[in-house]
Amino acid sequence: MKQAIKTLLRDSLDIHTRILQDEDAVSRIEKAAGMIAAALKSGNKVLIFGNGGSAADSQHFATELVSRFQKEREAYAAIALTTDTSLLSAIGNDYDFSRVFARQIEALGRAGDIAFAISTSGGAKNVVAAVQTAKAKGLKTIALTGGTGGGLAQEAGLALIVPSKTTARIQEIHILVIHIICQMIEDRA
Ligand SMILES: O=C(CO)[C@@H](O)[C@H](O)[C@H](O)[C@H](O)COP(=O)(O)O
Ligand SMILES: [Zn+2]
Repeated sequence: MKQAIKTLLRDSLDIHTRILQDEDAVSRIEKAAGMIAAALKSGNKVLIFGNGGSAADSQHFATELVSRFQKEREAYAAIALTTDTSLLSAIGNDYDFSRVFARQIEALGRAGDIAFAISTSGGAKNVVAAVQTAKAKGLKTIALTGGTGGGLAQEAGLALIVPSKTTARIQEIHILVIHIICQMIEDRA
């Protein structure tokens, strides 16, 4: 049991170390934070979406922008597209589950906003479709993904691909990256 726990801790540590040593990955995190900070400063908003654990990450990230992360500052405009069960069920039922985020981007997205997509596989159809809709509407698109990056990494304007095939390990880096972005944004505030 202890060995299994240590193996999991070591696996997570290894991926953290790989990101730490990857200058391109660090630059991508820096660029994502800069894009979001600039959009918020110009009066634009961040629309955040993903499935399962990534839906939870979307809500977590939106909360830290609207409420606060660690510092007193003005409220930032961010919406998680994962929270309204009436909307999600109606779009899923009347259109298709693959449209649950894209339809909300159609309704809420404006040129200059940021679409922030989270999918550990990069293959979630509803996440990829929302990024395609966002691009068509003139939003800037940022993706957190993993594995091969899938269709999401190909579609997004800026993608960070976590070097792992394990959903849980990828998610652990995603929430760390979200916290780093929050810190970078608040440091500029
Ligand atoms: O949190 C977990 C597993 O750690 C799950 O809920 C996981 O997020 C779900 O299976 C998602 O549907 C996976 O989707 P994706 O990350 O591949 O887009
Ligand atoms: Zn999970």
